[in-house]
Amino acid sequence: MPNNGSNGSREYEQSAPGETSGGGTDAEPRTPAPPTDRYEDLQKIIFSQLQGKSEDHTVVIPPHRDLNILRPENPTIGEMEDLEPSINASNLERFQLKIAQHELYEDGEPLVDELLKDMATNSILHVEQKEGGTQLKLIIDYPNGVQALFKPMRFARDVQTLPNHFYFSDYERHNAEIAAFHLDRILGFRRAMPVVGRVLNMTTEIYDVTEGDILKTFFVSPANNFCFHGKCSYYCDTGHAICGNPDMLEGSFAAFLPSSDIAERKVWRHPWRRSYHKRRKAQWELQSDYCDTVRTTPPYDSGRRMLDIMDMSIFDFLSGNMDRHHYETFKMFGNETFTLHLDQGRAFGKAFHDELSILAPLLQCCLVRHTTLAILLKFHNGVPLSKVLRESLKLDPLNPILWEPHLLALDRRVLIILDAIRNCVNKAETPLQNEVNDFV
Ligand SMILES: Nc1ncnc2c1ncn2[C@@H]1O[C@H](COP(=O)(O)OP(=O)(O)OP(=O)(O)O)[C@@H](O)[C@H]1O
Ligand SMILES: [Mn+2]
Repeated sequence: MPNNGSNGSREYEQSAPGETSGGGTDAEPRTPAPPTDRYEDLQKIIFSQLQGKSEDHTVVIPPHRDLNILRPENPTIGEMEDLEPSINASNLERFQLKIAQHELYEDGEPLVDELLKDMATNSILHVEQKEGGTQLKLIIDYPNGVQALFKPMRFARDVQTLPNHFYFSDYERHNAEIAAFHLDRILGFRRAMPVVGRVLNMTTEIYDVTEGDILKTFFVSPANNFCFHGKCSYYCDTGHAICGNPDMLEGSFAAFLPSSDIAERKVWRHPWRRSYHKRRKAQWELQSDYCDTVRTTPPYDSGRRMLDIMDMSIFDFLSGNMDRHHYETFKMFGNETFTLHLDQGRAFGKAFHDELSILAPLLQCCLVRHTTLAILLKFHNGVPLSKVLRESLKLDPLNPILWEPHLLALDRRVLIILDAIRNCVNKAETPLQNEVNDFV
């Protein structure tokens, strides 16, 4: 049964102007009331920046100070490496060579849909378990060198994170990967690789095309379903097997990143990483001026990186992803490049709970891109984010992808973010109240 958040629900849509809603408490989703508060104060900042005013705003960074908008240069991996797609190049190869310094793909890039179609329909030639991950993942080989990263379905859409599970012991959800790709695209970030859903025949599309130790982990369950558990450090045993119905299995297929021969990635420790320990706290939870430490340390002291961390915090808060321990960038682009949104498997776990600590970077630094604020305002005052995402997810073969309460949670969370930004703006205008309003 879903946890319906009986301990202290809040009506975020009725929060008073200037008051940050929530505090990590649970909230019941309900059909959002028409927005009575249109955040005209924040809209004013957006409009004045578009007219070239409010240029030195300390909270909302205007487009002409944002390298993601300015993009004095935006070379692609193909250009950097002097590589052209071969004549018979797959859509994936073309896509990979077009990955640019400031985004994975351009707005409206037709290769994305082509790639989703390929991964959802092309024949599967070979399957093997991905080494090194904590939870089971498979590498899928298609014809023409195309590869995808597969995460299996374990539970129905309405099963939420187990109440006694920490974020680090939560199961990964295939539908969270699919939904997060669509959400990232809708928010205009384009920092998540394309992901699509597909139903596999476990016999012909996994068992028959794999080899090695994984084969020894297949079995038929008491309910007569075909199951396997693979080998990994978390949930790879008979008690946590992945089972088909009876041998059909849903999963998410993420387009493969370019190999490290072509585009090496740098792995960064996330400054607001959680402790990954059941009793210990992280530095950012203890130190009130933690953001000052981060924002004066390279690469967070200049360029786009800090703004990307803010975007990631907003993206993760909307989707409820508490598992952002590291993030990656493409080495060839140096520090002035976007942060990849990889590994969203633990998002969309708690539909009735808004985890405010995920917003800690934004709450502690009081910084946001003009373009990100503008898009949040657009959803709040126009077509709600839940509706846009619901429509987008209809394109996936496994639709419905998200349980309805997860969609409704998005509109509630947009409001919480807007309230947080408003608080920041008010604080910046009346600095004496800083101490009183500090959240963490
Ligand atoms: N689309 C992709 N193509 C190729 N490699 C990928 C892709 N997505 C993720 N990876 C790589 O696989 C690694 C593991 O993926 P992911 O983080 O989803 O698994 P995980 O088991 O949750 O790992 P961890 O426990 O370290 O978080 C990532 O750190 C990344 O380097
Ligand atoms: Mn992970």
